[in-house]
Amino acid sequence: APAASPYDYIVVGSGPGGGPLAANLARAGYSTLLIEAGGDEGDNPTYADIPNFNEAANDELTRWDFWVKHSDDPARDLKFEHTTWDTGDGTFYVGLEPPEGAKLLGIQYPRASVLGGCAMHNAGVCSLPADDDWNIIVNKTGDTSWSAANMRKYFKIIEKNDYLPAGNPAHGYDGWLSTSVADASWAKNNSLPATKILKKMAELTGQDPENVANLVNSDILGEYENADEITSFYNMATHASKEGKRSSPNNYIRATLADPAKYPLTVKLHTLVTRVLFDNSTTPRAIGVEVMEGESLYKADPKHVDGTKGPISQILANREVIISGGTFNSPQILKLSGIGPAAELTKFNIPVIKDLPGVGERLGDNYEGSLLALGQSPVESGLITLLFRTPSAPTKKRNIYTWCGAFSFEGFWPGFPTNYGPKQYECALVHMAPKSQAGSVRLLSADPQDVPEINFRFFEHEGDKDLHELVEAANILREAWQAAGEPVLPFDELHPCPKGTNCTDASQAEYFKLQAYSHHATSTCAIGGDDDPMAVLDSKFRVRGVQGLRVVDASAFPVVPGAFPSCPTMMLSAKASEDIIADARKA
Ligand SMILES: Cc1cc2nc3c(=O)[nH]c(=O)nc-3n(C[C@H](O)[C@H](O)[C@H](O)COP(=O)(O)OP(=O)(O)OC[C@H]3O[C@@H](n4cnc5c(N)ncnc54)[C@H](O)[C@@H]3O)c2cc1C
Repeated sequence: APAASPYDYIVVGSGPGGGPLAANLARAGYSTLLIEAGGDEGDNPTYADIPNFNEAANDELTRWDFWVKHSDDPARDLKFEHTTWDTGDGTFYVGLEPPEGAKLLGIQYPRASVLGGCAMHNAGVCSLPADDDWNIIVNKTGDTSWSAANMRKYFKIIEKNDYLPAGNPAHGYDGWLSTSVADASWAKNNSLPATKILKKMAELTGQDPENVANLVNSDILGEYENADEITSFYNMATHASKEGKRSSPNNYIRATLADPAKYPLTVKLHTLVTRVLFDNSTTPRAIGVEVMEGESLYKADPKHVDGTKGPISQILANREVIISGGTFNSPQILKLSGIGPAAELTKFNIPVIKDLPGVGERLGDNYEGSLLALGQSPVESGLITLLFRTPSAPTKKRNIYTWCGAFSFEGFWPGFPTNYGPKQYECALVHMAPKSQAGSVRLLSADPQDVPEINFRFFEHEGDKDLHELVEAANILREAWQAAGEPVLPFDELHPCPKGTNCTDASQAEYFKLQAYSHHATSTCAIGGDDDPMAVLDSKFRVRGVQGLRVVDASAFPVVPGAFPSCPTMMLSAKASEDIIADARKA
């Protein structure tokens, strides 16, 4: 038997899944090693101050560039306006007419490799899944602890509410995750063009136009009966303090490290986990991980230098290994360790520990697009946040999360976003509950420094329906914009109906089909029922067919959780902490 390790648990990856989990295990008294490929930028204002989120997501210091596909059709993908090319002289070309000799990279999908994961470079938008997105796990697995009503408990455990008076029963006030909302008092000013737009939006979505000043303050993180069916304005919440300081797993990990006498947490930065190690039990047990130490070892890192390697070693765990590398890396790590579709592993001479066909499949993401225009003069306002249902949505549930304001956000490419100047106005659209989850993360080699192939296969199943819902949303919002009045009107639209073109529902659907983007990927190591051959995890996050191994991050969701996954993943992490600690105490 291997010598006892100093660590009970090894957690791989410090994002919303792994970061809080490692801290919780240590706080429960278990010696825990948290391994993170990136460094710690917790004190760096680019990351610590939430208004800098675009700089953070562009920053080479932490950026992992995944160059993804949106479909199996290269010709279709080449019509994506922000397709990125390597010019060979150290610069990128972004667009549809690359210079001679440029090498196609693909569609940029940024991730943050840093202590705190993507919660350190994201916009911090905090929203909760549809109740159904939790309840579906109960339906699939029979585990009632996943019910939406029970999951509220985990939100309350993590939340440190910074915007409502104490005592609101839907909220927590003693957790580690600050939540705050913006000042929405601008909506009381009836003469603002934005307020006129807001009132028209209310009228078009069945809300009271005379009550908008109150409606914009509705609590988006509140608890409501039939929440999934409510169309309403809300005040957008962020995981940040009211002073604008980012709140993320980074803070919680650092607070845990600050008391080493009490909490046995060790954090190993700049360390890439290359695979999980197993013993040779009949049902193989995860006993530790193999790591390669050094900075910028992964080839998604723009600072990676060809051929760079680091020393390799093995680290053992007495109890369990937990993989939290995120939706792209967790399935890659499992596959490199011999857990995944047998044919894919065999192709790269990886010995099969467990044939699990679902690993890396069912990749899902919300479809995002935007209605973007230039007014004749700036639209002064705060943000309008609206969750609504478009007329052809298949159920009574709301399907669109939109936020409108004087900004531009058109997806990701090196150097995003474009600043169109003070007259820019946008409604950003997140289409929730995509009907298709046909994407995949598949190995291109057995080299752990290589990046896997990521293909979202957008709109693969029932895509026309989702596209139609996006068009309906754009049409409703555009109609509301016409209420802006002087001196803003007319809006010169940039997309999906560029000024001067023949705009139809079909032309808009085509626009969204080619130009939709995403950044909420989930479900590549999904929880599922015993009868589901594509299930990777059971309801307690345990990897099926082996022992001592779990996956805890956004890849575990069987369906994309609501509009934004960061807060849902932190709730999932709180639940996993409780489940793992309960198992340890039983043992
Ligand atoms: C630009 C951008 C903006 C976003 N904005 C929002 C938003 O406003 N609101 C929202 O809710 N969501 C947002 N998201 C999505 C959200 O941040 C992610 O869904 C969430 O962070 C997922 O958490 P995770 O723990 O699954 O993975 P991640 O956050 O990706 O964390 C994984 C961690 O594991 C590490 N890791 C991976 N592989 C290895 C390895 N082999 N060895 C060691 N370490 C490894 C990585 O370095 C990383 O730190 C955004 C995402 C992006 C990219």
